Amino acid sequence: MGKNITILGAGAWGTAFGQVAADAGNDVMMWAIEPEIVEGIRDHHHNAVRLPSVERLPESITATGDRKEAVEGADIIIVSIAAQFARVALEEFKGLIGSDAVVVSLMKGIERSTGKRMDEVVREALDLPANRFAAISGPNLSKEVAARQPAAAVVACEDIDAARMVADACTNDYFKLFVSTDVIGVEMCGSLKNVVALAVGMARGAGYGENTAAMIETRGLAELTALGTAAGARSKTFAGLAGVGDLIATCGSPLSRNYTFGANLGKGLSVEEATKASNGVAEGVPTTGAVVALGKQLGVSTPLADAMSHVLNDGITCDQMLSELFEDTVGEE
Ligand SMILES: NC(=O)C1=CN([C@@H]2O[C@H](COP(=O)(O)OP(=O)(O)OC[C@H]3O[C@@H](n4cnc5c(N)ncnc54)[C@H](OP(=O)(O)O)[C@@H]3O)[C@@H](O)[C@H]2O)C=CC1
Ligand SMILES: O=C(CO)COP(=O)(O)O
Repeated sequence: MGKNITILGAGAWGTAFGQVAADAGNDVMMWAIEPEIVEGIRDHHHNAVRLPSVERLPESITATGDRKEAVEGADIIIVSIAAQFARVALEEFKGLIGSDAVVVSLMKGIERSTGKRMDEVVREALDLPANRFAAISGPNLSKEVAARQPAAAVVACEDIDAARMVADACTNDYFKLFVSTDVIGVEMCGSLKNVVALAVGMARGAGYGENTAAMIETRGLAELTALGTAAGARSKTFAGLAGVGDLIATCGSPLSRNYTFGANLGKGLSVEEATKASNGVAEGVPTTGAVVALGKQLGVSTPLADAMSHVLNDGITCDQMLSELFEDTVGEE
């Protein structure tokens, strides 16, 4: 039997995932702040602001702007809000969420002001135990999933039964969820690959080809694996869908906002101009500084994040960014 699933945040991914959940046989309630988005989804089954490519969302999706109505009776509550605003948005839901509901994050970012992952932010904001929090991450460009192209992701929860419950509820004939207990790994993969995508996009925008892209992706994977394992993640996770899988998708597609943001920088746009041109949140931008700080805290060297932070804060060029990826002396791989 289908479940009651609530999605907080009707952005591109929240809306596409709402369709995934509806196609899996669930009743879906979307919550959004903007009345225009609520009315569009509720009355016309269309999100013209964030996901116009889907002409008509399934009939089993509706929407509200009322927080209590949004989460009342929900078995699963899925959070898909821009990471830097997740804490402040979720604090408004504290006390409204049922005591058995599992809360799932789709977000891929690190909170800049605290350096915390989204599992930490969501659990703190909602006062949620670990067995009721799950993270979903994988190669999931929203427009492709919204077009019902085959895709997969990982759902991680410390309680594997809760992860299985979410996977069972949200798997359908084109979207498959694998389970894991490595919440830290899945969170680190999703957040850190965005920084790598900025760098790859920048190199592509500057005119470089496959070798340069592969070099950045591979060094980026080494960096995010080192940082992730130092934070407590399992290294195996980085070789899976949430790690290598998402790196391939995000670093290889102009559908990625992070890749596109980087490409615009590589073409010569300023950070301000690239921000204006971005079609949705590029989480790698605020996350870059958080990764640099996390590296210092954990004693892990983060040359790629350091170089990208020099791009974002000091305006260094693509060639300078690339040269900063390597030390002056010969290193071991
Ligand atoms: N798009 C994709 O392909 C994928 C995205 N993700 C991740 O999912 C998360 C959401 O991405 P996506 O939906 O694409 O992003 P969008 O930019 O399309 O939407 C961002 C969402 O955050 C909401 N938001 C922003 N500020 C606030 C606030 N102060 N209070 C409440 N809500 C707020 C927006 O609401 P409003 O519309 O009202 O401004 C909107 O719903 C990100 O962390 C992203 O990395 C993960 C996998 C795939
Ligand atoms: O995470 C994504 C694909 O898995 C989407 O990437 P962007 O946020 O860069 O669009």
